[in-house]
Amino acid sequence: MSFENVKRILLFSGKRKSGKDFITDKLLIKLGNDNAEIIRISEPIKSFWAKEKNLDLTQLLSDGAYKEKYRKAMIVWSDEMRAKDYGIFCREASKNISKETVIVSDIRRKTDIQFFRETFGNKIKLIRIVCNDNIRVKRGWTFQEGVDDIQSECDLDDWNEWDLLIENTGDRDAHEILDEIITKFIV
Ligand SMILES: Nc1ncnc2c1ncn2[C@@H]1O[C@H](COP(=O)(O)OP(=O)(O)OP(=O)(O)O)[C@@H](O)[C@H]1O
Repeated sequence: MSFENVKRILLFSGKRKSGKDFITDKLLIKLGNDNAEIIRISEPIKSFWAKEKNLDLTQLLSDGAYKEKYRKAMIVWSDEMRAKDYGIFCREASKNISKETVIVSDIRRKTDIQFFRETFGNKIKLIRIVCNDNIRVKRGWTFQEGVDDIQSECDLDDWNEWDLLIENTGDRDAHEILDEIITKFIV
């Protein structure tokens, strides 16, 4: 696979309900499907899991109770797979990328960054979405043992080499946030 057309890969990270999907979905709309695409590292995990357990993939991919029900089990299983090959899901998720701007909406681990850096070098840009816990609770987050206190949620908490930090508390207009991303990385 050749990735010649790909000019930049925007890697988004953030705690649960910080707004990763909210921001990246809007960014894709603004950039347009001809110029950009979203990939999710969780997608190949969910596809495999849905097939293996005979579950509805669409519900697993959407935001809601179904996803939450299987989240813990998927984390445990995917960690076992990653222990053998840290890039397994990143590689699968990115194998068909072709647009100028690729948006990865869910990086969670230092090894995710390692994979993209080793594969795409300085095309990668690292973006962390931050949001306080009160707002996350208002968006439906509740602390869950075995989900919020483990590597998949915390591994990037001490990462400090972000190219851009975004406060997404809801006080800021989403267009302002998108403009900041576009000005910094795209125009
Ligand atoms: N700036 C914002 N203004 C209004 N609503 C927002 C904003 N950011 C996020 N939300 C809402 O908060 C909820 C959680 O956001 P989102 O699903 O994007 O979080 P996430 O980081 O992708 O979470 P998860 O890791 O659980 O998938 C959604 O209902 C979303 O619409």
